[in-house]
Amino acid sequence: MMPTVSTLQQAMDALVDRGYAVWPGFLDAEAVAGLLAEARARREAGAFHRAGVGRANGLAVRDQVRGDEVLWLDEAAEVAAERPYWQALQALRREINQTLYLGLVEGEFHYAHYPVGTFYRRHLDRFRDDDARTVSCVLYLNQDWQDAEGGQLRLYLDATEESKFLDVSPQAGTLALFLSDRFWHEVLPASRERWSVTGWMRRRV
Ligand SMILES: O=C(O)CCC(=O)C(=O)O
Ligand SMILES: [Fe+2]
Repeated sequence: MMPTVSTLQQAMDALVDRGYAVWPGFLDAEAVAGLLAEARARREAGAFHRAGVGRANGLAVRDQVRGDEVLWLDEAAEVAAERPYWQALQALRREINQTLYLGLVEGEFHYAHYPVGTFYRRHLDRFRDDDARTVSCVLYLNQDWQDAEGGQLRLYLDATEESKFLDVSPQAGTLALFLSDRFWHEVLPASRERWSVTGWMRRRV
């Protein structure tokens, strides 16, 4: 059984105890459907671009590493469909700051679309030249996802032991939350397109 949480307090306890939390129902079905429709419309309008690997000068598109397409969110744009997401995230950040004293001041968030068969190889969400990313949070937008469709987030629970991992199903409304500098993870290929909003809460450095 996957250990899951259902309240903000439980999520904080899990984050303190284990460094990660899986929260089904973080966002309700209507809000998730709104985000998915928004993401689809913007992708159809050509606003998504292939995600790169690395940063700035080192940025490159590498199919063997990751195959997703992304669109960065702009909180200031006040898109109606994104409002419930921002509200839930703000409450989460406030609580994390009060509980873990991480001093999270800002964030960066993008929609992600994984076409059928694409993946994101095992990695850590920290760049060599930027250690501000502190908490990774991925919200999934896929209705009725079946395990057999693949596409799990594989979270490695021990950096030195590859056999110890937790597979998170990218189910609509589920939020996966983990400390960015501690957990290696990967996205497994899926037989169905896979949608999400991925974010990083950042601390001041
Ligand atoms: O979509 C996921 O489950 C994880 C995505 C991810 O690891 C990333 O974008 O850095
Ligand atoms: Fe990641």
